[in-house]
Amino acid sequence: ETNNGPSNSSSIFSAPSNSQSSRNILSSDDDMPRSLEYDYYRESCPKAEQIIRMAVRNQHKFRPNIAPAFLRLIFHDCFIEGCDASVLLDAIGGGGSEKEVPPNETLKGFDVVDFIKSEVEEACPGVVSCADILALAAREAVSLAGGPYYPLLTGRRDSLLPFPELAAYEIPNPQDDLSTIIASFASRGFDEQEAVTLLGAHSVGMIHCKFFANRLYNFHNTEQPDPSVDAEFLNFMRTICNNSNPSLSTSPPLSSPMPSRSSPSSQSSRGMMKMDYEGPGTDFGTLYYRSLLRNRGILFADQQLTSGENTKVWVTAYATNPLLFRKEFAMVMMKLSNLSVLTAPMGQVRLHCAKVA
Ligand code: HEM
Ligand SMILES: [Ca+2]
Repeated sequence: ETNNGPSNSSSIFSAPSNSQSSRNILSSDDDMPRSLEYDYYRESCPKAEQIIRMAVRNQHKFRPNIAPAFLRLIFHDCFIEGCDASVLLDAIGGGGSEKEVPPNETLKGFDVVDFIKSEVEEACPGVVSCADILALAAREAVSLAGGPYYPLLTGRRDSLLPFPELAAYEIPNPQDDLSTIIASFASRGFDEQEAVTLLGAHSVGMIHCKFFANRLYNFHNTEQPDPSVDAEFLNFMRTICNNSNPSLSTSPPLSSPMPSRSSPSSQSSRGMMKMDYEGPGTDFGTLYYRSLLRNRGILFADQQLTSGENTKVWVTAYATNPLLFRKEFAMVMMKLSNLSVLTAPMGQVRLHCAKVA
């Protein structure tokens, strides 16, 4: 089934796929890594994309939080040695896994990936890579979360090992400042606009208070909150995270709960805050950028996007132009999904996503 995506367009299909830019189509060398292809499994597993799509949609009915979980998973996979499903691997031998390093401790959705993989294995054993499953599932997740649908090439292969040290140091940190964020994205080929666009993923999902608790009371040992936080919003975040901050001697004031549309208690569960704390917007992404313009970003890193001239231009553009954001988000997700992919004869197709074959 190929009629689900936007129509063909050469610009859409020319998304870069770093590892094979030097491929020579006249070469007879079979060791030359292949390119990703449109509908790579059309002969080997024609139902693969449909199985993945239906599995994600079915799971989403009773676990809507798998949409943000998959969106975050593909980011954490592709940022570390490319989109090779390295993030899914259990520890091998004495080495660790990416899953267990601090930036990845709260990743979710591994069980659902395993479930999807088992359904695909039933249809076509040993054919469809975990890296493709992750990319296709994330695309479905974006669409289920109200975001755009984008075409994807397939034919990714899975890594032979996890990269826990890289994951520990190279996944962006919520306390990073703008120049650190820009440098991290630039080293993977994303410019400032694309970094701003990708952060729009923070329109959906949940954030544990521990990732922004330092902004609430004692920012950088000043014994003051982060001065860049809107005062009313500061109260709101404190209220939500109060229960999870036992070190407090006095409770923060509960006056002016905000936003008025919902009570703080409905916004938190076990020390977490909803990223769409103002309720789901009608336009995917717009509320995230609007809240940044009002100094209501949840993470320090989020709010940093308004501190640079270039990045602020894009925050403002996306806050006011939902269609522009949809288009740019689709493009940047395609680029993210193609980052340093492994293709045959490199890598392998795992039989279980957590174990090398
Ligand atoms: C500077 C870059 C980034 C930083 C510092 C960052 C940090 C974080 C943190 C701390 C959380 C909360 C995790 C938790 O509480 O369990 C989070 C959640 C999330 N992040 Fe990011 N992130 C960044 C970029 C991205 C990008 C580029 C994407 C995807 C394209 C993304 C997608 C998500 C999603 C969807 C969630 C919600 C996950 C869920 O609810 O399960 N993030 N991020
Ligand atoms: Ca990876």
